Amino acid sequence: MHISVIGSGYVGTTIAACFAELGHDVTAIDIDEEVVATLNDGRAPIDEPGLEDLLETHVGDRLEATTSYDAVPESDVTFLAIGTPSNEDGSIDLTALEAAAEATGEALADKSERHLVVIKSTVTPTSIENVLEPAVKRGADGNDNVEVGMNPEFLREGSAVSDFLSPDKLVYGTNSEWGTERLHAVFEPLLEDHDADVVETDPQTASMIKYANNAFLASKISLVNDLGNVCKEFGLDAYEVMEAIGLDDRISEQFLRSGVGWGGSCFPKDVNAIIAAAREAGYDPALLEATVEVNDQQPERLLELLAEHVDLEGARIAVLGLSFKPQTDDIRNSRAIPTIERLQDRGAEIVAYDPVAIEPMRERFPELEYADSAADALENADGTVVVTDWDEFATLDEEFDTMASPVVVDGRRIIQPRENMTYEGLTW
Ligand SMILES: NC(=O)C1=CN([C@@H]2O[C@H](COP(=O)(O)OP(=O)(O)OC[C@H]3O[C@@H](n4cnc5c(N)ncnc54)[C@H](O)[C@@H]3O)[C@@H](O)[C@H]2O)C=CC1
Ligand SMILES: O=C(O)[C@H]1O[C@H](OP(=O)(O)OP(=O)(O)OC[C@H]2O[C@@H](n3ccc(=O)[nH]c3=O)[C@H](O)[C@@H]2O)[C@H](O)[C@@H](O)[C@@H]1O
Repeated sequence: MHISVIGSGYVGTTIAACFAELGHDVTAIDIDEEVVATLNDGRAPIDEPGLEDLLETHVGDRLEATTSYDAVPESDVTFLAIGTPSNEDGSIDLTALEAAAEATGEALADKSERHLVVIKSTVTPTSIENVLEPAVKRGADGNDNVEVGMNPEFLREGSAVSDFLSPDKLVYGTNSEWGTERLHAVFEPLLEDHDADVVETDPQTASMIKYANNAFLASKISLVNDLGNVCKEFGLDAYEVMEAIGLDDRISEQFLRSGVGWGGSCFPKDVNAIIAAAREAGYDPALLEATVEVNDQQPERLLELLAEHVDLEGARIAVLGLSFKPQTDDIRNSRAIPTIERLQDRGAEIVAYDPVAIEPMRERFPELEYADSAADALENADGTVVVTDWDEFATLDEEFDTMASPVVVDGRRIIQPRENMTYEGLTW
């Protein structure tokens, strides 16, 4: 098959490279000339394990990138993987996706065969019917051969390629049998080698499945954090408790790590977007609101623990870990951001370190001091907070001896406590 993929960000680049790996011919389309040039060079515009290898293999052969939509009508199916950020009130901002949907429609105005346009972006349940399908149709000047479907994506940053190539499930949201068959044809090569459940449904339900998935996972972590805070009050270890409850198949052992909370480009915006959509529809989702509230309070709890041991005004505090999770340089909604802001409010002098995310954080906080290593950050610090569970922090040991006062508040259960260290776990 020939597949066109509109948008070459985290999702678009990953799926374009993976579709080529599955044997399809792929045209990746992006408005950003630099992104297109990078891709055509066989390089990845984002940092993802395994992605560059796929691009090196397939660019110039089964995969090419361009800024032009000309390949859209020549392809058999088009995936839209454009960002859906938040408006100020938390609701979904469809501006960029709507523009891309309309441009895709325009490219298909004269197509005489049926063509499936698949929304890969995360969108609220009414977005397709009310905004995106009309945009495609408007662009296509009412061409009835163009149909819109939904195929939500569940990959995680840091393991995007392997997640995409070995999914638990595939969700096909279409309005016709033909649309479902089209999606089957796209994913058939994947399903030949990999056993995944396939859910066939309508586009609106497919959209809701994506939000329910993310809201459930974010709520699971917030519940674990809430219970973890209770454990801490009783002097108990939340990790021991969660390990035990994770033995129950109904709960499962995954996503039970308590600490400073969830960040990233998706959980925060998606939970807020579905809350805003529900409110607009007339329902206040109380539990989802609490999910956000618990998450928002964790950085503050981290600093309260630190303040029990260090007078923060004028103290030198090392912040270890800046990315929203390990294996990525992505700092979007990283818990390091509220942690740094609250340390600044309390008058602390901050020295920050991350193995890969210093440059993006320097853009956000140019005034901070950044260290070249965790060891440098710890030297002469009056205390440290750990925000990201990078493996290298687990091996820190004698480095803590160089601190002016060895107070460690661990937000991710990654540090090995040692003698002469004042160690506090956030939920243990
Ligand atoms: N990042 C992730 O791990 C996941 C993201 N998603 C969803 O996928 C969607 C895309 O997210 P990301 O890939 O992270 O976004 P991104 O912001 O990394 O990439 C979007 C790309 O679209 C391009 N673009 C914007 N307007 C365009 C247009 N009119 N024509 C062509 N290209 C255009 C931009 O230049 C950019 O390269 C979002 O809805 C997100 O919620 C879903 C699952 C995982
Ligand atoms: O829609 C999306 O974009 C994606 O959002 C998440 O993926 P991602 O944000 O890349 O990363 P996760 O591994 O889910 O971690 C999210 C946040 O939760 C935190 N987390 C995760 C697990 C846990 O047990 N505890 C915990 O605090 C992580 O530190 C991180 O800040 C989902 O896991 C993906 O399925 C989804 O496709």
